[in-house]
Amino acid sequence: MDTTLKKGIYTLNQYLGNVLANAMSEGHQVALWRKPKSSFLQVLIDTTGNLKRTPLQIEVLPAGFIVHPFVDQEDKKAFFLEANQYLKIDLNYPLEEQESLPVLEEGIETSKAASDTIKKAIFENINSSKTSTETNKEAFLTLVEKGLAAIEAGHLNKIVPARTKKLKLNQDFDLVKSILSMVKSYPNAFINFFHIPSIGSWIGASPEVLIQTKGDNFSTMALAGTQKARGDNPLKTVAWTQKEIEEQALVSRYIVDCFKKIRLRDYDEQGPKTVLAGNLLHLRSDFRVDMRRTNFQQLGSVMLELLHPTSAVCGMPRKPALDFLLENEKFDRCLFAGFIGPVNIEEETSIYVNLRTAQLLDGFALLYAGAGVTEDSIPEKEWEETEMKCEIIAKHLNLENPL
Ligand SMILES: C=C(O[C@H]1C=CC=C(C(=O)O)[C@@H]1O)C(=O)O
Repeated sequence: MDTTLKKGIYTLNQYLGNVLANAMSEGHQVALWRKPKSSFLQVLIDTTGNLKRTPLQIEVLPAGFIVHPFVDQEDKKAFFLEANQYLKIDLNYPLEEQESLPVLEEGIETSKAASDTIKKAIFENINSSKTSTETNKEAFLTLVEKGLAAIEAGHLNKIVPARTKKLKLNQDFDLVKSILSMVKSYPNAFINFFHIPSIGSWIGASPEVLIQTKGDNFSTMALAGTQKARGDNPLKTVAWTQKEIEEQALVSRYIVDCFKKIRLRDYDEQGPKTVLAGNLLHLRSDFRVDMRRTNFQQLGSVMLELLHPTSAVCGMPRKPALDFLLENEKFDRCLFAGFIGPVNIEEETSIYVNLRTAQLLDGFALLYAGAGVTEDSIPEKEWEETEMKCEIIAKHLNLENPL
């Protein structure tokens, strides 16, 4: 046996692999994340064996991780993983210097063995030929055309059609390697992986906060407009078209309308400014509210209910846009464009829109991506945009046929 293992010194890949393999082989629910600009990798394990569903009153929930599909359930509840076990790794320091980390003494496996155990737990009970299909280009272009026709007819201002892309994983696919590679490549994203045995396993790098609360501070954002980052200083040299500016303004207006609905006038709006997400650029406005000053202590829950699904993933006006998607999109979005994130962990809640994400199936990854369509959209360009969005995750997945 390797002597470093005896001393409890492992590589990050091996440590994390063993933590996940132990939990997942026991049938536990797991969530792992790294917040934007943070050096901490956080992991929670729900050991109760119960699939819990919770109303969206996030302020009263125990520490945990929330997972909500794109489509509201009849009872409006979300899945909830309780933080029965929780650990936090500072990626800036070697593991052996982090005293609060549990030491894995017994039966530590090599990274390869842990990876195989993780894959077994993910692939078990999934039959991807039944659960998933890929959207072909023709079908997506037709959907965009239909959306444009609905906009032209005055039924909608904006619609966000989505598609799937199915890719075969290489036999050597290693979940932890993929996560760590995304952590390194996307410092501004919410890197996440979660595994709920009866629901599925998802991996992603979301650029979009839905709601965040920390102390008395509430924040949300309007993110839209996409183009490839080009050149040495893409943030400085970028130019946005009228189509993209309007597309993002609609998302901002939607947030302001939500504030108006609850008569909240005292908020701070910054932007829009250009931000980098992977190798894509977006336009983003940030909104902040002091919940104490405005006497809105439950603003997190209230806005969660009002915002989802935002016009960044659904369209405007919300109801007809949602109806359009439910009728015309020929696949189930499932958890894509729903929301996910840690709740009441270290007195913070950070819930993100589940974008730039893939569902892990038996030997396959099913990627999901959408694109905001307004009256000036060109269908072919929207397809290319979804390809770029899929690439963000795909290039970290160790595919049988690399992109
Ligand atoms: C729907 C997605 O992105 C949204 C967020 C930012 C920019 C978007 C856009 O430019 O279309 C989308 O509204 C996706 O990544 O699948």
